[in-house]
Amino acid sequence: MAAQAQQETALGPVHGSVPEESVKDDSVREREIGIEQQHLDRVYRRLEEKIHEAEFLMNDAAQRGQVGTPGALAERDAQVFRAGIHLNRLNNEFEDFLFGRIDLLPGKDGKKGPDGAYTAVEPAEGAVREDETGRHASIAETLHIGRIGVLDADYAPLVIDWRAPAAAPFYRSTPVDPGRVVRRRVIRSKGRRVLGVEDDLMRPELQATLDGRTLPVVGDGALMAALGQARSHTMRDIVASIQAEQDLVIRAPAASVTYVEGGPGTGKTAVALHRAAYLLYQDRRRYAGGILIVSPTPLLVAYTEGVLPSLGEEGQVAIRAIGSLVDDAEATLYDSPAVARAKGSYRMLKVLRKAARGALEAPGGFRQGSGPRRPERGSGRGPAGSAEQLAFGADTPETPAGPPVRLRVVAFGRRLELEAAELDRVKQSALSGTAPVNLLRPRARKLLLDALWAQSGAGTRHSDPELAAELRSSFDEDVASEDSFIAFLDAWWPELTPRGVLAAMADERRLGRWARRILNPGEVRRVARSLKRDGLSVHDVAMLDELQAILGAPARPRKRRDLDPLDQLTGLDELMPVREESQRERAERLAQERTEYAHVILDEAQDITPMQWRMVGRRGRHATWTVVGDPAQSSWSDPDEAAQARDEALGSRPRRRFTLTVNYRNPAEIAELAAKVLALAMPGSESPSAVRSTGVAPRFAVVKDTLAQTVRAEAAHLLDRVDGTVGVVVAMNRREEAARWLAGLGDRVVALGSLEAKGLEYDATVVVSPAEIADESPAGLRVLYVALTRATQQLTIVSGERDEPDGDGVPDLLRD
Ligand SMILES: Nc1ncnc2c1ncn2[C@@H]1O[C@H](COP(=O)(O)OP(=O)(O)OP(=O)(O)O)[C@@H](O)[C@H]1O
Repeated sequence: MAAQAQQETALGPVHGSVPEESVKDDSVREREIGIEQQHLDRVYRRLEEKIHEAEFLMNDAAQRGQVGTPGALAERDAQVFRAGIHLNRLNNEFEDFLFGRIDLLPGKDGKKGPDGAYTAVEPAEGAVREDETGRHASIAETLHIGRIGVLDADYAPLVIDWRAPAAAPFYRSTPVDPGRVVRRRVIRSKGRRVLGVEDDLMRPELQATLDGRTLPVVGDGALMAALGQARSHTMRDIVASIQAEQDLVIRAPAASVTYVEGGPGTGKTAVALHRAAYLLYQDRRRYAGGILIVSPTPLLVAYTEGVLPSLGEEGQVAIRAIGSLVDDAEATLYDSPAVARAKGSYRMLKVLRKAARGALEAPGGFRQGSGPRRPERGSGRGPAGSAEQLAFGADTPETPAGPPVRLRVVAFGRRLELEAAELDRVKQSALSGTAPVNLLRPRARKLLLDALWAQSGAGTRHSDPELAAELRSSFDEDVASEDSFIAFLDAWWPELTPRGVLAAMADERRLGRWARRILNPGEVRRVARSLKRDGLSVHDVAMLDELQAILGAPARPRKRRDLDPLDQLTGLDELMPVREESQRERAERLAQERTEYAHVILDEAQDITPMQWRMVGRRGRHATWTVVGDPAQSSWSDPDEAAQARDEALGSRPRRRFTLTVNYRNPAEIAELAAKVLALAMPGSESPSAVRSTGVAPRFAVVKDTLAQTVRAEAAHLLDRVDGTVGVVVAMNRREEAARWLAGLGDRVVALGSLEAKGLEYDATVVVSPAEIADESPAGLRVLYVALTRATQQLTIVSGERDEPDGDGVPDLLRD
């Protein structure tokens, strides 16, 4: 067996021991594969029967529909629905449909624990017999584990769903705490063919028999087999080799916040994805509200999004990059560290609040949706009405529109006029309300009408309050229906959109006013400049979301239905709702409803800025949470501020904390090198222990002719040495040139910026200039730590002059 595989986890060795002789015996292996093949054949025969049953049900249902009674129709619909789901699942040809087996001693599992697993799984008394030749036992029960459960015609389990309590011992059993499990087997299959088996012996001290024959043990253990496989551009599920400490997290009850920490490669992302599948299985109704998985980058979304479908789950789960959480917005740009710091911190919240109100009062105003951004509804809406009635600044794309400075209307045969000072007073009074700005518009309208009414003097004409009220109401109706008034209101109190306000902030002078004493002048200049670019950054998206909350969805005027004369006659119109939802309102409402989820899983949580915590928090106000991260990999410069934001988002919900301790990704040789940077980045923190070693030390190269040539040659060298992927990690400002350096080397190699490497992994990586990556930002050392921990097999470091390499090419930052 692979000696380096014996790695202790919190719950014991990662996998059990395997006797040397049976590993080598091919005939034993073939026989065991044959046994599993027979079982798989039985499973598929049963699945075929079930598919026929489902098809029969569908046909039967279709015929029922022709009967036509309401009861028959409802029954048909329910039947078609159930049969359709069933067919869908069965027709889904999973690779490794059946992947596990446990052979158990006699005994009974205890009660179901809070995490759905059985407690007290000790063998029955007398299960183990002792004599002078050793300790003996017979296998009493064999369970097969798969992606979904399958029962035979007598309802006996042929395959147990991996998420069912009965499957927990497959994951939880270790040689230190084996429970009833003697042998754990991982079965590798493709389609209907069994390709191989890998066994872990949980009770090596026992001489166990199955049906009177010695229990054979085959292979090097499933975990090593899984870890040794070449990596592709997409993540695989780990359902066949989940380890005990990971299983505890996956099955943790979802009552509150499950907090998972662990170093690079400890399986945090894998565990988070499997947890989503587990939660859906446990309580599908509860999670009908959806599970949201938030990833740091679109690259990580693309890398991981195949895992849930492979586990048979996708419909209810949304995997979104943090830069795509707002509908219609997709971040494509990166901000410099200084700009990111300003945009992501709590300080920006204050600026946005001022900007939202300031955008209305802005002398000179602004055109919503102008500039590079895509205009939204309501944006760029210019004032209507005649120039005589409305006086406001020029409205051309070159010169920003100003708010109107005078309102003129004709009411009760009199010309009424509100001048700039009066308009300003009304606006300030309306803005003193605390509601979101767009929702204050009706209040502003009412205050305008009050001011005009006062000026008209009509209020003094009648002393009878009833007559006065009637007069006032017809005054309001007259004025408010005048085109000039409507156009004035649209221009003077426009419906603000988040993109419009963000575009307004691109004006440095204006931003300077709104950010006075909050951002320093350098920050104002840089933030304004960054907002002028074509496209959005990941931090802009959190700002848009915040603005949406500050501005509020505008109140829509109630639309009266055209009255049906018959309804009027019968009085039916009184009973009917006056207001009909328009298409747009409905779409908006549904979009809003979708932004709240029943469970939120946040991956790489250590990078979430305060503004992003607020954005994600809004999507999980009533949710349970799984928060996954590693402080040592944080690229955010102010962890204390982020912790405060996190606590606000999660509120007072109780938290359960788990720590994953074993690094399944990096061989020990790479993990040791990365640990040197960790010691600099976060002195005193522990790195996870690597589960295996390859005997291949990291390679150090120095620039010979040009950086481009050196990196290209090193990447080509690694492509020759590994079967799978090679990632070349460079400082963010070199991303584009690095892609050019690698042109023509094929699609197994990719160039990526340091911040993009988060969460990803490659068979081999080239890390280009540790010093450049470390100097990029205040969190640069932690970003370098991320870059160094991406390889599953080989790592090459390329040093430039700035890295001050020694005679062996080892850069300053990686020396002892
Ligand atoms: N139990 C396991 N069996 C097989 N492979 C595993 C297991 N646990 C983790 N892995 C593999 O280890 C690698 C690292 O896992 P993952 O990306 O989930 O780690 P992580 O903790 O999220 O890492 P990082 O913090 O660096 O993003 C993946 O290839 C994953 O499939």
